[in-house]
Amino acid sequence: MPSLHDTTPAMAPSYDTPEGVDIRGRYDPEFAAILTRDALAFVAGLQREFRGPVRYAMERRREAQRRYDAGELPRFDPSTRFVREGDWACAPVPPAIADRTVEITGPADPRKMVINALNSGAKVFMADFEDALAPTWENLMRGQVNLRYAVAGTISFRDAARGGRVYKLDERTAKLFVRPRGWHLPEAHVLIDGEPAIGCLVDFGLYFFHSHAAFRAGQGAGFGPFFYLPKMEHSREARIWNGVFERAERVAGIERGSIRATVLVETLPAVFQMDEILHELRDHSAGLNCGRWDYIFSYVKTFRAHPDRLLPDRALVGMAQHFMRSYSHLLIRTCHRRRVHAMGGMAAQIPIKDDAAANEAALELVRRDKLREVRAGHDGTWAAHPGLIPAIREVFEGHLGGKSNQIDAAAGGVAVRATPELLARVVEEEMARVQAEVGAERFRRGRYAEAGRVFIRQCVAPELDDFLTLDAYGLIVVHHPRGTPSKL
Ligand SMILES: CC(=O)SCCNC(=O)CCNC(=O)[C@H](O)C(C)(C)COP(=O)(O)OP(=O)(O)OC[C@H]1O[C@@H](n2cnc3c(N)ncnc32)[C@H](O)[C@@H]1OP(=O)(O)O
Ligand SMILES: O=CC(=O)O
Ligand SMILES: [Mg+2]
Repeated sequence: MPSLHDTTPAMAPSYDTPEGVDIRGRYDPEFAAILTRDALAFVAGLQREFRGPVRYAMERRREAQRRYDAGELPRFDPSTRFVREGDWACAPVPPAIADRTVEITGPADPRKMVINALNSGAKVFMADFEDALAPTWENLMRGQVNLRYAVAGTISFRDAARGGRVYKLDERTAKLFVRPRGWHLPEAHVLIDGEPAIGCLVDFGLYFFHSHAAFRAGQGAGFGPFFYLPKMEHSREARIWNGVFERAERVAGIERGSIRATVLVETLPAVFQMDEILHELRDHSAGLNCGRWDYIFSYVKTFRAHPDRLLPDRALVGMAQHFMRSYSHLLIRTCHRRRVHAMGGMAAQIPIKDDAAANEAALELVRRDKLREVRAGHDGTWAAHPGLIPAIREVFEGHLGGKSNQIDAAAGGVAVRATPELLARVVEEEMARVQAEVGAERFRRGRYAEAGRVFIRQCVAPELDDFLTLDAYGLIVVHHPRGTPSKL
């Protein structure tokens, strides 16, 4: 206790940090409840184990870009063909997130928006530390505080600007997914061994440390927490995330495969790595998402030295364009083959206040965009604003007819794998049907069986013949040596 005459200046409060960790951000008692010594030690452990692989992955990104600048195009990696062609599936979808038809996105702060998003009627809320949040110290730390209260179910907010209206959680809320920053962003306010921490490990680590137990006991029904992973360019980056998840599960003493994550396929190089990304995360996967806006940006950036790849004005680059449609169809096919959700992306429109006609026009664009997505096979999609949720739900629920998703649908060639054996069986069945229809005699004279064999041969030939008739011609040639008259 300082005496009345003590002239020593009072010590400013500061964070209690473990060895090698230094916090440079403003002190706040609420933040201190997040930045505990144990939580920081957990984050430091992640940083120390994964900083080498992350540095290497970032260098490989730069090296790939140098190759694209020299004229190379992104492509499927021949060395991972066995992954693309192999028959494997991701771990079964946790029941708590089987239905993801509408997901709302928004920043992890302000608190009012977090509560509104959780109460919005969406199936999932993706709380964002990435695209939707400027990564200032205050935003990030308030976001962490909000999420902790949200998972605990105690989050509330009194809005003075709204006459003291109190916001708190409804009985039923959206399931929480958290999107940490991309691998590229440092966190300059947290130094570990003298260097800035990797931003996403801070976001992931603090949230996981404080909320995994409450999340699994509540929202996740035995699974979780759930994440969205942004801006990856290669499956080696997914491998790092998988390592992060395994370490977190080990440290927390929870089952391997509890944590689940949806990867945003939002860079051009990642489009050629979808199977590989899912394979790396197969015990922790919750599917893929078409992050269309970053994807367009990545296309422009990847092809910056390719004048023949210049895109037109942004407004003209929509999901109906051929290259965008191909990207979403490949994502859907890949996800369903691996038994996980194929999530759609963000329509740019939000409700327009005070102009009913413009508002209806915007809503109509959203409806059309979402109808295209659900017809193509997407299992769910994003809304940026609560006002869009009823219209999007109507489109998705109307199309799904009571099912939670389309993972089991034949859409995208998912349930059936085309093989030469399957083809032979189908042709045999068809031949039996034709024979029953035309009768045995006509079947023999019509040479249907030979036609079936030609058809199969043409279908499975490594190289397509120029013309079907070249192959079939040999079957109709009848030689009459030295012009003997025909007996026919
Ligand atoms: C490329 C990508 O990554 S897309 C994903 C990242 N981007 C996003 O997630 C954008 C999310 N959306 C938003 O941030 C907001 O909707 C904005 C900024 C576009 C518009 O927000 P506002 O100007 O507040 O909209 P508006 O005034 O119409 O809000 C009406 C109410 O809806 C709430 N609201 C609006 N958007 C959201 C949201 N995404 N989540 C939760 N609540 C929301 C507001 O809090 C407000 O609540 P109140 O009536 O209780 O005060
Ligand atoms: O994160 C989403 C996107 O479209 O970018
Ligand atoms: Mg994005």
